[in-house]
Amino acid sequence: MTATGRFLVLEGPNGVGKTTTAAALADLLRSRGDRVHVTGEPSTAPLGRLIRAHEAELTGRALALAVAADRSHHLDTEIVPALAASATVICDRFIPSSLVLQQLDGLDPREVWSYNAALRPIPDITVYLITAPATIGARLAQRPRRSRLEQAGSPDRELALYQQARRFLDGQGWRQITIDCRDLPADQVAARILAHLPRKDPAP
Ligand SMILES: Nc1ncnc2c1ncn2[C@@H]1O[C@H](COP(=O)(O)OP(=O)(O)O)[C@@H](O)[C@H]1O
Ligand SMILES: Cc1cn([C@H]2C[C@H](O)[C@@H](COP(=O)(O)OP(=O)(O)O)O2)c(=O)[nH]c1=O
Repeated sequence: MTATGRFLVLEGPNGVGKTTTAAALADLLRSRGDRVHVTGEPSTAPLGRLIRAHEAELTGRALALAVAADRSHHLDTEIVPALAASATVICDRFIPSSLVLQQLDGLDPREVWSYNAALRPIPDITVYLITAPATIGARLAQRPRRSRLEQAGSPDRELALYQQARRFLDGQGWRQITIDCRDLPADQVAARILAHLPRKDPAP
């Protein structure tokens, strides 16, 4: 089956605005009559739910492998079918998150990449959201509960690691952009992303 949709990934530190931007972009695309599938990782499949439930005690290499296995299943069972049905898939976190979060968990990013390098398809575009570290810190302080890895990082460190991940994936031929969300409401962030979204392939 030919994939005719577009695969867009949203990345950035916890609290930068990925979930909010995904919803705003989905609204914008739907208002233009596009079919949209919003998803995220870890997935809602059994392995993804297990990862979320056991994030505190599932660590290091075991977590990296579990996340990569969930990602492979997510691609096969959810993302590829949605693309084949001509949807624009908006995915909250993907391989760049692993390069960052698994590094915060003590792994070398080259090892993390080895678990993810064969996964297909790669995104048509990956969008890194950035904003002021103090803004992210203030948002996280409002959250009732923070996961083990949320506590392991800091906004400054995560922002730096995402830019490192971006440089690495630029070298792998990924198409990527960074959007500074400072003083930009979510609907305007969505409009900027839309301006960079590759056009859909014509239906076969
Ligand atoms: N562009 C934006 N402008 C102002 N506030 C935002 C923006 N994007 C997100 N927020 C706010 O920041 C907080 C964290 O956003 P969220 O989408 O949950 O982040 P993430 O999914 O990256 O953890 C929420 O309270 C949300 O309303
Ligand atoms: C996507 C992803 C998640 N995780 C783990 C760490 C997170 O604490 C956990 C849940 O992801 P997270 O994005 O924090 O979930 P939520 O949507 O609930 O905010 O999954 C990784 O370790 N690597 C990854 O690549």
